[in-house]
Amino acid sequence: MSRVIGLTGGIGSGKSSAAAHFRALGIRVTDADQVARQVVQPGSPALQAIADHFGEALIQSDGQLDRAALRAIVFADTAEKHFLETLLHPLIRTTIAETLAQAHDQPYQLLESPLLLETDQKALVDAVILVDVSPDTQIARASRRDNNTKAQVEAIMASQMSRADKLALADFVLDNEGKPEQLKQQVEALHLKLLAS
Ligand SMILES: Nc1ncnc2c1ncn2[C@@H]1O[C@H](COP(=O)(O)OP(=O)(O)OP(=O)(O)O)[C@@H](O)[C@H]1O
Repeated sequence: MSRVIGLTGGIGSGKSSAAAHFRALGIRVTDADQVARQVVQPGSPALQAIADHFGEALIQSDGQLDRAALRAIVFADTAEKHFLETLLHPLIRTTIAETLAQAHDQPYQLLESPLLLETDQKALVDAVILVDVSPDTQIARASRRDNNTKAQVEAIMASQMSRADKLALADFVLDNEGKPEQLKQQVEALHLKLLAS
């Protein structure tokens, strides 16, 4: 299996933007958010378990999970959040591990995950890249992108690991406080460093 480098950062930090630059360099990226959606797709055992516990109302008429409604429930209730995490995290981790194991011919591959350091996904990576921005920038960019209120973004930030703790765990830091072009240049430089190491 190709070496796995984790790519993480808080909400609105620029993970997806950094991942797109790595993809453009030919690097394979597994997106943990995409896996998290995949494990609750219509007809999946996990979606049925969610419906059994939280009620069938969480399944939309098109068979998809009403993610916004579920998010609202678990944000307001720690016990429900724990139930959901106990159900989904092992499943997400196993599915990610299976996907990563398929890459053999890459100099390295990336696992992009907002909760890399907060979950057992960290055991899947050999090193960690952190996309780092100030909390003010996170709030500005995340609220502009999703029409979130400042309070909604702050609530999500409060549920994620602090900036200082993440910086302490990172092997490589991409500073995304500046212009998009500066992030691209840092990715290209880090790519060369990773190829050489
Ligand atoms: N350097 C930058 N300057 C200005 N805007 C930026 C910059 N980098 C990213 N953005 C914008 O900020 C928003 C968040 O970036 P992105 O989606 O890459 O972050 P993310 O870490 O993947 O976020 P999330 O975890 O919330 O999905 C996007 O709208 C993106 O276009």
